[in-house]
Amino acid sequence: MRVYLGADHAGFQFKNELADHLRGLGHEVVDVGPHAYDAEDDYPAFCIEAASRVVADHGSVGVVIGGSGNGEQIAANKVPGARVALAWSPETARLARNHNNAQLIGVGARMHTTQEAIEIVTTFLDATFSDEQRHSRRIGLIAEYESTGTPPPLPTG
Ligand SMILES: O=C(CO)[C@H](O)[C@H](O)COP(=O)(O)O
Repeated sequence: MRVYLGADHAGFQFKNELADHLRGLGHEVVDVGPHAYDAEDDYPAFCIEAASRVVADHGSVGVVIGGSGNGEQIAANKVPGARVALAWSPETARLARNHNNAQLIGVGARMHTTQEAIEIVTTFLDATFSDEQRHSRRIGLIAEYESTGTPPPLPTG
């Protein structure tokens, strides 16, 4: 599987460890940066780049990594077509794929041990979309709003 990684200084070390681990598992890793540690860097450029590449590369996935993963997820979700979930446990990582068909997850490197964070990512990579109609319908409603700007109608009653 091709896996795009983006981070900031808070996720830099974990990103590099994760890249080595995923390559060891046979994945093709594309590290969009940062490629050097800079304690003052800003996550949006790296996360938007990672998400843009994933959206353009159907079937690929991505991981954006920071201290909490929150801002990284927010930035990556601004890329049209990107579905980015904050994964903070193996179960939320699995559901990100199973229910939300997320192509990327945000991970907070300051929130987990390296081993825990690796398990979160590998659970995400191993999971698949359920293809259940209700999940597809909900994803479709979000996509429709993204493309038209018109929100889905609120149910009446
Ligand atoms: O998680 C993050 C954004 O959601 C960033 O990694 C975090 O805010 C960086 O913090 P600092 O600049 O204080 O190291």
